[in-house]
Amino acid sequence: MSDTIIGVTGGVASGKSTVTRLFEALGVEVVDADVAAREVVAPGSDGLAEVVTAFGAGVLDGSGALDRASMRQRVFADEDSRHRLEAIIHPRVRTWMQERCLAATGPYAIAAIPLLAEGGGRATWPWLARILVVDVPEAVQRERLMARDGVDEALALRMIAAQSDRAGRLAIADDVLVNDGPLEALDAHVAALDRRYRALASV
Ligand SMILES: CC(C)(COP(=O)(O)OP(=O)(O)OC[C@H]1O[C@@H](n2cnc3c(N)ncnc32)[C@H](O)[C@@H]1O)[C@@H](O)C(=O)NCCC(=O)NCCS
Ligand SMILES: Nc1ncnc2c1ncn2[C@@H]1O[C@H](COP(=O)(O)OP(=O)(O)OP(=O)(O)O)[C@@H](O)[C@H]1O
Repeated sequence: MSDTIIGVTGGVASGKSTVTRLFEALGVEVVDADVAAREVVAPGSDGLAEVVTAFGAGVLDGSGALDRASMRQRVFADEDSRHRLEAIIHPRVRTWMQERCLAATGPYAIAAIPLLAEGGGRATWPWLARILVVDVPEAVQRERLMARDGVDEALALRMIAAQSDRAGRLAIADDVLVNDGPLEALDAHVAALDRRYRALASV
């Protein structure tokens, strides 16, 4: 493992990927739990087989892959379905993330974990050196989610409500990046954090 792994989290559409892309541009390796969550239910995986056992073959699209748009509608309308899907996906995501972070190179690496606060925080991810929270007001999340993904307001609100609130995320933060300003402001924030993390990794 890169000795120093920084966990990055934030609510849906808060700007996590935008932020982690800027770290990548500075040469930092990023390991992403959203990618993990796709890989562990890829066609042919035992994860997908378990999802089909739990939910039925109706969750597959014409090509035999998980129909993500319809699953999204389903799990954010029904908490029990969401918890059943999480019980299949989350343990696999944790294993995948730890393996990839172990293999990461560079002075430090970033583990992008959207549901870090919901999933037990530092206790579940004890190998994180620091936790960086990308923080925005819920109204900004809602607007960005609707604009980026074309979801309607009702689904956007349900997705936000399915996650920890701002206070819950801030409670696990070592560092906070407030992302309610212009995109151009992010470069300087990320560069400052990168300097701190490089210094932390070198001691
Ligand atoms: C429901 C699914 C199929 C929808 O897929 P889709 O491609 O539309 O979304 P994607 O996976 O890119 O997730 C986008 C964002 O939605 C939010 N989100 C996803 N799953 C959850 C959840 N179970 N609870 C709360 N928020 C969630 C996160 O902010 C995530 O970053 C998918 O999100 C999923 O498999 N969710 C369960 C696994 C999970 O918890 N993934 C989150 C990262 S570990
Ligand atoms: N400071 C900003 N100003 C304006 N738009 C922004 C800003 N930061 C991010 N965005 C936009 O908001 C949307 C959400 O950002 P991004 O995809 O990085 O969020 P995310 O937290 O990774 O999302 P998810 O939780 O769905 O993975 C994108 O369309 C992005 O371009």
